[in-house]
Amino acid sequence: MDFMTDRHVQKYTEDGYVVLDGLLTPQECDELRRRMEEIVERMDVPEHCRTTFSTYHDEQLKTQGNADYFITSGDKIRFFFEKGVFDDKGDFIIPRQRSVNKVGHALHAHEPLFKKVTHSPKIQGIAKKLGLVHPVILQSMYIFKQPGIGGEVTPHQDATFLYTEPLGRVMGMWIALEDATVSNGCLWFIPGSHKKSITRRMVRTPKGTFPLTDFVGREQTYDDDKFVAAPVKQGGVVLIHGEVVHRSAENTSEESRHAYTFHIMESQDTHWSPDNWLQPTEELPFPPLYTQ
Ligand SMILES: O=C(O)CCC(=O)C(=O)O
Ligand SMILES: [Fe+2]
Repeated sequence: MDFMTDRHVQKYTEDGYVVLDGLLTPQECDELRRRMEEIVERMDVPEHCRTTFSTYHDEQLKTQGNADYFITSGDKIRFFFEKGVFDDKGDFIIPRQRSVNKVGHALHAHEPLFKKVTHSPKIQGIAKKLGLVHPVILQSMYIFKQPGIGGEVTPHQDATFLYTEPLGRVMGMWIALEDATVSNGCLWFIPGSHKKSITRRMVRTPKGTFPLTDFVGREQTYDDDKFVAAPVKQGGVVLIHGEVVHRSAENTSEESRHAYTFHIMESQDTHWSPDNWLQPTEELPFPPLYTQ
């Protein structure tokens, strides 16, 4: 039987998301977690995190450093931190393993274990089941949602950041490497919200100007009680339609909530916006999903 059933497809089509259990075994999840632990152990803390800011000018340099670091991260493995984890000398005030908010955006290209999961037969099977002809991988992230300090992700649609014409070509695959529950910050969705369009886009600003990105339009406000929790067991995957509204709460519990998530796009007859922050590069054109 297919890993993704007709019932799952129906649910995805109706709600804009669906949870599939058992994509990975607990051992496979632990292997990915261990690898990430090594990566974080060996990371060089980026320069802009280590600079202290004492003047307005310093602060501006830091903000600029931050923005540069983000916008050039599409084909690299880079580190993004929770707030308040460095002292004013740029040293960690909490253990480094607890400091990282996420790592992105090209684990799928540079890290063999993550690459293998991304191109695994079950993932390819999901894309085939959904009828995707030439899916490509846009980006990947490891999200930590650290115990006690893991910040919230405010309501958004992924197409705000990954815009295509037409819409409806982007999908996230969010893999729980640990149980994701209502108490440690699982995802929440507004079922059916993918049927409306988007109201906000993140775009690159003209070359040589700052900030490097800006928003066009505004995120709507959503009723809290429209959101439905999507808890997932370790090893399960949540398929996220590019236009479905979702969020996650801060993690005030003692349990971390690690996830590996990546986005794919049906590239056939799709125009990838040159205004998106994320652009394919010479080093890393968007790799096809149906390889390896
Ligand atoms: O992991 C989270 O809390 C948010 C992830 C997300 O928004 C996504 O993968 O599109
Ligand atoms: Fe998202």
